[in-house]
Amino acid sequence: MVRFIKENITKMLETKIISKSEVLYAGGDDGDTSPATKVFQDFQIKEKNGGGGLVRSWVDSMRACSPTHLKPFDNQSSWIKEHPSALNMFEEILHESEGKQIVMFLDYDGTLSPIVDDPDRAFMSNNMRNTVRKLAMCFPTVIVSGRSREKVYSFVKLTELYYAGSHGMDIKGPDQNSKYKKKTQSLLCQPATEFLPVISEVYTKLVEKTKSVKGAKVENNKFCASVHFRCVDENKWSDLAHLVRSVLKNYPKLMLTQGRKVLEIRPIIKWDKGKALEFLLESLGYENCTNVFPIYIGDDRTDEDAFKILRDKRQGLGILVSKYAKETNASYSLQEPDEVMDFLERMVEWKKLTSGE
Ligand SMILES: O=P(O)(O)OC[C@H]1O[C@H](O[C@H]2O[C@H](CO)[C@@H](O)[C@H](O)[C@H]2O)[C@H](O)[C@@H](O)[C@@H]1O
Repeated sequence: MVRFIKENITKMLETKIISKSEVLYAGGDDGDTSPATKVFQDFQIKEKNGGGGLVRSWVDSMRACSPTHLKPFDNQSSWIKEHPSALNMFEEILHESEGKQIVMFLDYDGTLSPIVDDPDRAFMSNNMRNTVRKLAMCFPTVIVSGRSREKVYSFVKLTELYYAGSHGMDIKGPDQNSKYKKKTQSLLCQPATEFLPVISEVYTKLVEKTKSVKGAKVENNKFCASVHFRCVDENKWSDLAHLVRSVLKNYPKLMLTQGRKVLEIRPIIKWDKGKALEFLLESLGYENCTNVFPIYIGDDRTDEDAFKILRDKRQGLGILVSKYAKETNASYSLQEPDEVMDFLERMVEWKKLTSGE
């Protein structure tokens, strides 16, 4: 079992699907000396010390990414020069995409809808929905989310889109109305079905274990689960992280990544939003194509996998939604969902003008 996990982590590190800092938890030891050993030694040391170090590193990492610890950039800072506003650079972006088929990839939370305290009430505005509807008439459009596909669909409510839920582990094409719909079946890919029972089990245990922590919320995202820290007093974050660890230490086939005030429990498989992007481009018939231009817009650490693929392939571009300077593989930035909407509207207007509609 432990060898299986190490091999998977090793593969993920080698193929740069994950970086060392992204692997926050895994269990066990069998004396293996694979490239993942160092990561495991860190885990073991932290685990042997009662997991205190492990929990501290999760909490520190989450704290470091929270707005109270990040500084908004000013327009002169080097960060904004390196990741200029996609609105200010609109003409340059169009120039880069000239003669190529644009494919749009949109994260949901923090990109199409503002971040709110209650994850069940992260609604998208009607204006944003109309914009995304128009966008999908102009370009193949995919929603990529950490949420379950069903849940994100219940917020977006547009049948003409592709949806990649559970961080890309559940991909489905449009049912109707899309000129980009492939003739093949609409359910495209579910690479983690064998993990459904274990995710369901761990979700139930996490709900039970964390119910004593005021404000904690566990969300079942079908192929993964989220433990929300947003409404928990910051002084209690360590307690909550300890509870999460106490459940997860019994599940060595699961790993933990981090989002915005959330810990995400996922299967250890070679799959993420970047892989989903590659898979979708292939499904749309753009495999090995030089004339495709994917634009991926997202706000979260999990979106970095997709930004990195685009950067490494020198194909299309990534746009980070953030008011704060953050380490990112995205090329451009937008500050908030309202700016995302402006950017998407401009894409639609430009497409209408150039196609003479
Ligand atoms: O990939 P995404 O669509 O960005 O999903 C990532 C997580 O988003 C949601 O959590 C985040 O948004 C919540 C609502 O605004 C907020 O309360 C929470 O603090 C954020 O982390 C979603 O609830 C998670 O399940 C997703 O994994």
